[in-house]
Amino acid sequence: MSGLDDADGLPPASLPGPRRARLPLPSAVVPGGPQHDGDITDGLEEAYWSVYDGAAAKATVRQLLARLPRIVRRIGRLAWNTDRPATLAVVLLQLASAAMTAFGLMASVAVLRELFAEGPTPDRVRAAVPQLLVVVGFLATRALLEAGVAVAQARVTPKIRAALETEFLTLTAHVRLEIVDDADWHDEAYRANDRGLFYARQIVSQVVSLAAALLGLVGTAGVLGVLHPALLPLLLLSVLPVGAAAVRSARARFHSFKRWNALQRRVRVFSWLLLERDAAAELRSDTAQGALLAEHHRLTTRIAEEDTRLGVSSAKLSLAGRAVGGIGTGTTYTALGAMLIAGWLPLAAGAGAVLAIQAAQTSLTRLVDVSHLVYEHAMWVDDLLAFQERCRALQPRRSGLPAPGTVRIITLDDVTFTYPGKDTPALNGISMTLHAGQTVAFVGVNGSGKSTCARLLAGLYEPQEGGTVTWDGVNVLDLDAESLQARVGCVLQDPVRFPFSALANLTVSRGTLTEADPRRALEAARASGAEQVIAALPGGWEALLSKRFRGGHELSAGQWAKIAVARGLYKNAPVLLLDEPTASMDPRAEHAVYEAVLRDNPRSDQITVLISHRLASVVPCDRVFVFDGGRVIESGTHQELMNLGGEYAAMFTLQADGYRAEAGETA
Ligand SMILES: Nc1ncnc2c1ncn2[C@@H]1O[C@H](COP(=O)(O)OP(=O)(O)OP(=O)(O)O)[C@@H](O)[C@H]1O
Repeated sequence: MSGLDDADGLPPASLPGPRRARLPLPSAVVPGGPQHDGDITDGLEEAYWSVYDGAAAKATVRQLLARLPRIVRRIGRLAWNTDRPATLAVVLLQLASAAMTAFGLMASVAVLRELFAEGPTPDRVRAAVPQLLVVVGFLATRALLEAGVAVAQARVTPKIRAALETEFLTLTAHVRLEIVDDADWHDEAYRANDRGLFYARQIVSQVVSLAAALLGLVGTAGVLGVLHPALLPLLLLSVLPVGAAAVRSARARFHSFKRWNALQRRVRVFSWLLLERDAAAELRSDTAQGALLAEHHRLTTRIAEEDTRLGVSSAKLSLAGRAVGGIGTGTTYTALGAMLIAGWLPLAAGAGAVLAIQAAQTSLTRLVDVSHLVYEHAMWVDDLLAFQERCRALQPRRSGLPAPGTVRIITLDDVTFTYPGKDTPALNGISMTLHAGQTVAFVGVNGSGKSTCARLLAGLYEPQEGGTVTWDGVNVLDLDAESLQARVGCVLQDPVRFPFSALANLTVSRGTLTEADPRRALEAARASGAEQVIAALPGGWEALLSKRFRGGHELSAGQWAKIAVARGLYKNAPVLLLDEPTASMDPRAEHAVYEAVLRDNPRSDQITVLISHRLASVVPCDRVFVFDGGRVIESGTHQELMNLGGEYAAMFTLQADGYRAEAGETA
């Protein structure tokens, strides 16, 4: 398919006119990327993978707190739907573990009470031993419970990721083809795949950590409340400065990470170009390695500087945080001392309160850190889930009516089709009738709509604006879309080079990689010329057609084209579309394919559509449709069109003259 739209009806023999837009001379300094003194992350800011980076740093604490419950519910629901027992285990074990922490603290207070009691020291220590054993018991139980949480979490997390990935691929692999052509959809799909699925894996454990930190905080608050209600405001006094310092430091880290991440991604572009097999030949022939390495070096130097800057700033922040936290702790302990002096609470309870306040500060710092992570990562997961929801609305028709196994007549009536984002239609009022047993050809200049029309015939696109395609009188919109696609064998331009065995490269057209019809496979390989290609491979049918795998083989473009034709023939469908199948084949191979497909095996039950720029190959076709600007401007047999003396005759004569002139020169 051509990306150029030159459907403005130039006479075939004329040269293209001068371009209207004049291109100015470029500058002598090549802007290969962000410049040395500019912000190196600029060019990447709007890229799909960075839209939510740094979101947690930008959100206010109130926004953060408002969204967290919704996130926890959503992730909880995902986990619940994936593995109920494991999810239940995580919740119950986590709650029990938090209770153990609180009981442990209470038991520690009891130990202190014994130690601070009246009497000789050995007696007090002896009296404290049973309580000490209780503390050990609580701590050991908590360790066991936390191990249980980790095990249950290890069960549920991979399942969530696998379920989301399967769902994502099932939905995206089936959305209608014209949606896939939409660049915005493509960006969203990549973003969801790259980021959403990645963070979906991490977020479960982060939500569990969040819950653990929150429960820890609640537990210690409960212990303090039991010791003395006046200790609760004291807890606030102690944890608020620590919380504020933690929020600041978490935000600074997110800002820096966004920058660092952008640099890393940019450097990866260069590593990829230096490593990638597809770029290797051109890189060497352009002798461009040095230039790319220089850019790589420039970026890695910037990353090293950014790393150092990050390290220094996080050290400063942590010092500032500790200073603020220290002031809070100092104030708390002063107030605690005053309470002890005033006799509000016994010494043991005061010591217990110190332990509880320290535990609460640790839980709070963790809570702040994890909630920032969860907030940001949940945005990616939400993005993935929203994308999946959108894909659900973009699935093909799944009507109950399957397409028939054979077709006598296909009719296109006033068919129009415009690609998403385009203003001009690619097809504009096409009407034609195709009969079983016929071979028809679509010809015309680049961008005239031939491939689009073929894709419409294949059920890959749907007609728009009231146009209809009917199979034996049944509107294709009443047929199940995938069953219709299964009835059309397609050899498209730029066929996919499946990295499978030679045999699987054929069977895939019937929707299987594991089951083959051996006789049909051999017939298809013979008719397409792929027989010699496959026979010459060590391993024959089983040879792996990809250099990416050990023992794999690479084929030339023409050899791949033969495999693609074989794949189309193997499908053995009532409609066969060949979209420039022989463009990269040598002349003999091309001749052999046309002989086999058009002359040797005419099938009375098949409609064959051939798209070709080599007009000699369309001569034997029963009917030729000439496209221009999305319309059919002429149609008839080769002879009728030659007699007409129109566009087809001009194109044909131009090609034939070219050959004759060559032949004359060499004679
Ligand atoms: N996926 C797409 N998205 C947007 N526009 C497209 C897409 N494919 C084709 N077009 C546009 O639709 C018009 C018809 O393209 P089409 O590929 O059908 O032409 P064609 O006759 O097969 O061309 P060629 O001979 O170069 O293969 C062109 O203007 C082209 O730019």
